[in-house]
Amino acid sequence: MSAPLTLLCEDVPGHPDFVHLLSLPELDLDLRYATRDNFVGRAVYGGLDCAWLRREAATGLQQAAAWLDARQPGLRLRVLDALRPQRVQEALYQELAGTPLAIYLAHPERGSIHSFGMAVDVTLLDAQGQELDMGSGFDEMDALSHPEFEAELLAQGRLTPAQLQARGWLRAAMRQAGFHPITTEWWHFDFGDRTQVRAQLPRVL
Ligand SMILES: C[C@@H](N)C(=O)N[C@H](C)C(=O)O
Ligand SMILES: [Zn+2]
Repeated sequence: MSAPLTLLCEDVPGHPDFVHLLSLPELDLDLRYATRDNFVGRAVYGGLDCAWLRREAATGLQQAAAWLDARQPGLRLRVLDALRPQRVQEALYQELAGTPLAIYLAHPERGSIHSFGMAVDVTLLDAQGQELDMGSGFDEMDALSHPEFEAELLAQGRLTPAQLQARGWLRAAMRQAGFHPITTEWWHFDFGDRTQVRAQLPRVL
């Protein structure tokens, strides 16, 4: 029997394929779309609990945290977004639709990997709990945030070696745990094969 193609966000709690991120003490959580501290300027989860990931992605995040702790003690992962139900992706997309900034969001028809509980937005905290300087902020929709331009931005003096080193630690930790970065956002990582995720896993509505 094939897996159901959709799942209501309200049915995620207690679902065996999902893990609540508060059950993983090695992670710091600051889900920005649950607050007004995001590019929309208002809370967009609408009261939904979005601190969930599919079990395989959650295990990957734990592996990334352990890898980091072994190499850079004191550095921690801060999760900025995890499961993002389809209705939230649609609300975010509406904010940018028809503008050049729409490239920074997956089109809701195609679906964000976040909506399958298989993507995370993450940054790093230092031993004092301060976010590392990554050269641009979360959801700063600008060339400065694009990993694809980092070498050029460094040569131009628009990113510093320390900022690139911080991004490098984040990317190395996530990659070795099975996450894949994207070219336009240093903070975004998809777990596993995106094509398979879209074809085989239920989208959370
Ligand atoms: C908007 C940004 N935080 C994000 O997650 N973008 C990716 C590409 C997405 O929409 O899946
Ligand atoms: Zn993301």
